[in-house]
Amino acid sequence: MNQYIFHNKNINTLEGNTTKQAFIGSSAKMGALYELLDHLAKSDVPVFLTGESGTGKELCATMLHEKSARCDKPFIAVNCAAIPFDIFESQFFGHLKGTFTGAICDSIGYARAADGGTLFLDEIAELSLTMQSKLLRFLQTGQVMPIGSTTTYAVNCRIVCATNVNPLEQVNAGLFRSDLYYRLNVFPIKLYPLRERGRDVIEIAYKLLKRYSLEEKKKFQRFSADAEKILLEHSWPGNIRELENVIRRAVIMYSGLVLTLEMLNLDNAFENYLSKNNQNEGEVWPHSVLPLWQVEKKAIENAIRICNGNIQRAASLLEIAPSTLYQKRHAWKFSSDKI
Ligand SMILES: Nc1ncnc2c1ncn2[C@@H]1O[C@H](COP(=O)(O)OP(=O)(O)OP(=O)(O)O)[C@@H](O)[C@H]1O
Repeated sequence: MNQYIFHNKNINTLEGNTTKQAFIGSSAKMGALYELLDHLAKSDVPVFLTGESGTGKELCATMLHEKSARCDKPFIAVNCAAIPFDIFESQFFGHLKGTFTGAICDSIGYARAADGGTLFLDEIAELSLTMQSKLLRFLQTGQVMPIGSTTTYAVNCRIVCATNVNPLEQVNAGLFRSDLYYRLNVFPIKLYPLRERGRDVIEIAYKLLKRYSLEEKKKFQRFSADAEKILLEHSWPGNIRELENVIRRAVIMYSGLVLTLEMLNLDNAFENYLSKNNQNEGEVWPHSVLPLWQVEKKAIENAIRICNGNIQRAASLLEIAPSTLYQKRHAWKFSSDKI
């Protein structure tokens, strides 16, 4: 999915109501972030979010929008890595019907769709240099002209962008325009990795345990002491998204009141579970065959772990383009929602 409009994700509460997803964590680093968001929500300045994958950049963008006076207007999230190069301009600025093959109707494009609200540009570092100059022009003039049209439209939207690579390195490497970078980077916010947030991991893990137990109609109440210890010790290269997947998988696979170390898919605990349950030698237990996307996901997660979260290096190890890696991870977001 390239584009979506939403006002934060709804999740089930224990009371059976739905509520908007919010940040969890009471570490000093998160405290500082909450304070910053309160200040920034009152302003319209562009915000530039950086941080490893899964640290909550998108959630941060939605929280900024929700807290701002723009909250009743659209929040448009655009994944710059997921949109093919040749259709980016028309998707972003819109087009008139019949302008090119496939333009079967008029399209207003993401920028105008975000008018009055917030435009979130995720994976901004993946934007081509051509699109970077078009985006810069839009930011300078506040005007868009759809492809095939001679009319310009004024757009008033707040810009929030995010990347999990170092944007200054991209600028220095000539991959990102410095004038665009400085226009976007009015207020930078760094999202810290989970492993640097102390006991936040336990706090988030408990909330997730309750959420997934409710969803899966399980009765888990707490983690065992050794499970809590491994949650604290694990380096979480995939950050909160990885934590979500680990706990969701464990809740689906097991039952009981206490979620133990063995139930967590960390340090091969999941593989151990599978081999323990493979009683008859030679017979392939159906669950030991993982869907292809999960095998691929494991290979990619391993590469990211080995490269300490550096996506460019992980992609080169895997001999794929960074944009392919981003696209696959984006797709898993929705696959794991379906598990
Ligand atoms: N502090 C937090 N408390 C609870 N949940 C969180 C927190 N931060 C992030 N999440 C959840 O973790 C998941 C990943 O977050 P998000 O998509 O915002 O990360 P991201 O940094 O944008 O990742 P990517 O760079 O891969 O796009 C989401 O389901 C989000 O709701």
